[in-house]
Amino acid sequence: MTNTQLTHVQIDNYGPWTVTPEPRREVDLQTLQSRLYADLSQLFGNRGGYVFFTRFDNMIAVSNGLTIEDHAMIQESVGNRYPVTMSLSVATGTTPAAALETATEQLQEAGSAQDKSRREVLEGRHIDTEFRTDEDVQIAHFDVVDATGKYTDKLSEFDTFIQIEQGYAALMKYMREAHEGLSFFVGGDNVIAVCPDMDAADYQDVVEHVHDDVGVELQVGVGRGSLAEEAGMAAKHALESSRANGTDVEVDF
Ligand SMILES: Nc1nc2c(ncn2[C@@H]2O[C@H](COP(=O)(O)OP(=O)(O)OP(=O)(O)O)[C@@H](O)[C@H]2O)c(=O)[nH]1
Repeated sequence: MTNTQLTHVQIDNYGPWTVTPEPRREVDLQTLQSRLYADLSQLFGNRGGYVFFTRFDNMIAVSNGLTIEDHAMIQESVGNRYPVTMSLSVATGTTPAAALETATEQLQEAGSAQDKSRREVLEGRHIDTEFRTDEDVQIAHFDVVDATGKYTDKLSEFDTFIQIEQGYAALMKYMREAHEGLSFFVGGDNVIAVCPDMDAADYQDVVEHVHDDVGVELQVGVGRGSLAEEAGMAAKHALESSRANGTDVEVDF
């Protein structure tokens, strides 16, 4: 059974900060956001976690293996080095969507994202070591079949972007609604999904749904592990098998 531990990361009072005392230069905001994402990717990633940038002012981490103390250290490190602070809320659930719902509720109960007095909230609990298993995290790595031949080498970069984003939009919606999985665009033509227990037939159905919906052809590799890093690496190898075998779906368990 999957037991995904997710962390909702939210920059504190960021909206007001971006316009106080007057609107800040957009290039500086873009630099801050991408540096914070890069730092969090290393801070969570060095402990086996994955971070997804979602909206940049809010991010989502798969944090299995990280304790609340690890989170406190990450929060302190960012607070010491950035002009903004961030709140962290950790939760687990029967599905990734359920875990994130709990994490977000904990944060919302602590105060608004634009509340001057709500700073560096650290809520929730991690999974105790004794309860960890190597089936806790299931990750699916989706990729557009021959994106280079069909789009990158044929269309303008913006028209390629539209095709990839439409595939992503259809995928993220269907995964969320039909399976309570959470899908994140990670660059190029790739989407990484954090999933509940799903089997090869479920993934075949997802790939077919996206094709019928928006005409984008996907292939997917799926892996499991006790940490995001292990599940994600197994998923990448499974995706390589799918490329080699010409199949839509390869599941590594
Ligand atoms: N984030 C991330 N991006 C990747 C990964 N693999 C490839 N990409 C990106 O995706 C782009 C397209 O590469 P591929 O998916 O290998 O190319 P393709 O033309 O779709 O060919 P096939 O996948 O073999 O059908 C690359 O230029 C990278 O930007 C990955 O594992 N992670």
